[in-house]
Amino acid sequence: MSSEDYKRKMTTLPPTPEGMSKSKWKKVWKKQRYNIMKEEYAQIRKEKRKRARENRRARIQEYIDRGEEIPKELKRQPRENPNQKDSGVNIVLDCGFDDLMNDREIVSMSNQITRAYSSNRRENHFTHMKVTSFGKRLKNRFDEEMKGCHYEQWKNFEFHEDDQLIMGPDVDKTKLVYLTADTDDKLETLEPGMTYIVGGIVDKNRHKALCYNKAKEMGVPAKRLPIDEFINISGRKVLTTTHVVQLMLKYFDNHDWKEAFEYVLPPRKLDQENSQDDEDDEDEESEDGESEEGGE
Ligand SMILES: C[S@@+](CC[C@H](N)C(=O)[O-])C[C@H]1O[C@@H](n2cnc3c(N)ncnc32)[C@H](O)[C@@H]1O
Repeated sequence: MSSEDYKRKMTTLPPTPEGMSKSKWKKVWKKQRYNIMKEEYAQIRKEKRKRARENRRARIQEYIDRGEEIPKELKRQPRENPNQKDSGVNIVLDCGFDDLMNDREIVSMSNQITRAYSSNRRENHFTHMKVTSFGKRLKNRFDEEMKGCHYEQWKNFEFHEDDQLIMGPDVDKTKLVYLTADTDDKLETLEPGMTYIVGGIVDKNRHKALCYNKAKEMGVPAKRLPIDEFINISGRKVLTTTHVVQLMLKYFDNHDWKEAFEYVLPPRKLDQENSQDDEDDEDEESEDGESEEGGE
């Protein structure tokens, strides 16, 4: 079968089984199709990573052949930074939104968690990271499809199935801040001893002000990153969970948000003309194979 025929076959809804409504069948078929194509996507991602690796090696070789220094962006940071300092800050990735994500978004979220872990090992400062409400499909993905990453042993990274760390009766709410793009209240600094909560959700902002409302219900302050103040970013200012974590980690270097934004956000995001919603890139990011970082 040609790839065109295959594509057509996979996008054409087969006849509705007897006794099932068309809308129900559409949902069932979508799920079946996802499972069928999952392996193919994995193969495509693998090839994409291989091409990217080869491309990078070829570019490095060109610099070596010319006797020039290899540019910073082509150099790979070591996976672990032996000189890391403790920032004294806790970051909670609140993953209590499993039901609000589709399967693809769950994959993206799991990849974002592995990237957060990698960054927390690589940067000059580490934080104490905790994933709360880690259950359902997200946990299942780590337990089944990402078995090899041994997440239970990650350093400075804990997984909690419940939300007692942020919702429990003994929690000191004065030490919590919920980060959200949906407030005018600006986060000025990151203070040791504080816990900053980041929503662990990929939703293309379908669920407006979700974390802002959760913060209000919890009775903890909601704050936004100081994006406008430092970066000429247009459009919505909703960033991915990983970018928010990486920005915080980079901030500790010189307590300089501008520097952190310029280091972490891709140039296209900083370009006023071409800026897009950060979340538009999430699928792309999740397919970049960065999840392999977690497989250590
Ligand atoms: C993809 S966003 C989730 C968007 C979701 N619709 C919501 O209502 O929060 C992932 C998380 O990153 C954090 N975040 C994203 N952009 C932010 C910003 N500009 N300032 C502070 N936190 C932000 C929030 O914690 C957010 O829950």
